[in-house]
Amino acid sequence: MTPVIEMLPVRVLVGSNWSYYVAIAVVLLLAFILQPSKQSHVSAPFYKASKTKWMFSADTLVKESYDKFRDRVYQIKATEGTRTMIPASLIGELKGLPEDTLSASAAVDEVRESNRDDEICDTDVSQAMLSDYTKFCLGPHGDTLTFLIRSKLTQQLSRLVPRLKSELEFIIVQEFPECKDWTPVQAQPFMVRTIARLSGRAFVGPELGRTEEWMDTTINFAVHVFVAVVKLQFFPPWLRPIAQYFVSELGQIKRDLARGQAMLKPIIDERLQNAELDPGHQKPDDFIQWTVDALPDAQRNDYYLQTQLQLVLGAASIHTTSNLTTDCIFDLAAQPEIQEILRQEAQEILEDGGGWARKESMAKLKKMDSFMKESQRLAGNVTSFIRKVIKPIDLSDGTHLPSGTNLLAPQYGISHDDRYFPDPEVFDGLRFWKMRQLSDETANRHQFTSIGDTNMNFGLGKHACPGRFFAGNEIKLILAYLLLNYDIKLKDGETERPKPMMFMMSKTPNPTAEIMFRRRERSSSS
Ligand code: HEM
Repeated sequence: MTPVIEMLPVRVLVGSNWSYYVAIAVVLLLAFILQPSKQSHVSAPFYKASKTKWMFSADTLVKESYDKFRDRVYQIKATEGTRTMIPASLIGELKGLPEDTLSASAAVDEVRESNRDDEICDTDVSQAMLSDYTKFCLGPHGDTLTFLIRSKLTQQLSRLVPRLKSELEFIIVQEFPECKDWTPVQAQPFMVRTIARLSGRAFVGPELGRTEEWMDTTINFAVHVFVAVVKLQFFPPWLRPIAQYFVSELGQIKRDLARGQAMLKPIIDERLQNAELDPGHQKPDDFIQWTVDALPDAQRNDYYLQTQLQLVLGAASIHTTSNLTTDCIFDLAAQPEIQEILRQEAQEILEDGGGWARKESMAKLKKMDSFMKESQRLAGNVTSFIRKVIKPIDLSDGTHLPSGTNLLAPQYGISHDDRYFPDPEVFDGLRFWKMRQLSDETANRHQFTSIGDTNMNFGLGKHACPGRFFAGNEIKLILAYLLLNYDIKLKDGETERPKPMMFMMSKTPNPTAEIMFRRRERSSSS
């Protein structure tokens, strides 16, 4: 799972919620000051920096420290405790280790220490989310979720494309300005709603997915969980049973689950009834149905469990994907020359070749694929590979990692390392496309969805993001559609893309930044 703080939706931090932002900052600072400094047992040097730097400019901190140590293991005193940074050259030794040696959860211990009378919330996702309190818990069904994303969702991407396109057209007609002339649009809020809608189409179908209540619940469940975790994280585990009563988001989470269940129950009942009346009927093709079919008989009418699955799915997918889509829009606006190249590619593959309905079309958008990966390289995660050592590990450079060590990969430093990415500060939208031309091996290695020791924006190993193929398709579809139908540029007088906002390890596109759109005369498809 992406670290809680990295997925903290930016609307919590900015805009009309300034007071909230300040309140959180005060809580964090207090907790921070009160927190006893923990002794690390890793024999690696520390990079000395103030904790406020970690809080407000973690990207610079990670880059500066990475530039100093590069291929060496080093440590940082972060707000959440000491973090041991593993360079790309040593990640390979860790990525295949089993869960009982290296856990994908960053908060295993805290959860185990808390009062629990059951063990079913022992999955990676739930542990990192303090699920005893937040109910962000799938128990053994965390694997069901990953399995359904990998098998059903990913394997049926081509079938989904026409449906997602019609959903996109629907939201554009409803919510995007006409743009007869250049019109400013706040890209980030629009993308959150667009991705929620597109995901809703695949996850619950158009009837429920289009309702404001479902969109509101799926978008805000993530916000409530993440803010609750951030607040709870700064109390020691023994104080959380009391602290929970001061975290209002925990009540909102309960209400989200109740609302979600009320919306899903009649649909699940109808599906079960139809299956009983006519076992051979044509089943709907969405995540609700895939889940009902995948669950054992006894759990098919477990409405609460299925609501949890849907809300966790939304939490993992909506803000991550909409952030990257917004970053791509910002980069397109700042680079008019690449717009024409990508537009031409989209025109040839999707319009001239009738490709919107073709199975392989999205994979053929190779220049677009490269552009998205370049956007993610520069605007993506500050850190990655959040893991906790369960059994001691010895690395080949002699570093001993005792149990309890919290690891991170300094992704922001790696992304700017000229050994891996020549001229790393330059945005080259065709960088990965050019690398893919070199050989069959590089053609595979540098796709948007490829992961590796120098590209961990989707994580690495067993827990790497299973939703990246779906996300890639959604983003390509949106960018291609917008390029075919609109010209895009920065506002007059602006020369650079809007800067991201940093808060701890969270790097998010500025939600108030406006980008100019003007409808193009052409296009028969739109
Ligand atoms: C651009 C969009 C996305 C980004 C950047 C992203 C990033 C990540 C990252 C960094 C992880 C942690 C991997 C690790 O620790 O090794 C992760 C895990 C996960 N992601 Fe995504 N994600 C995105 C979209 C999605 C979507 C669309 C879905 C669902 C359809 C999804 C579902 C999940 C799930 C279920 C996990 C947990 C996997 C596990 O623990 O085994 N993600 N994601």
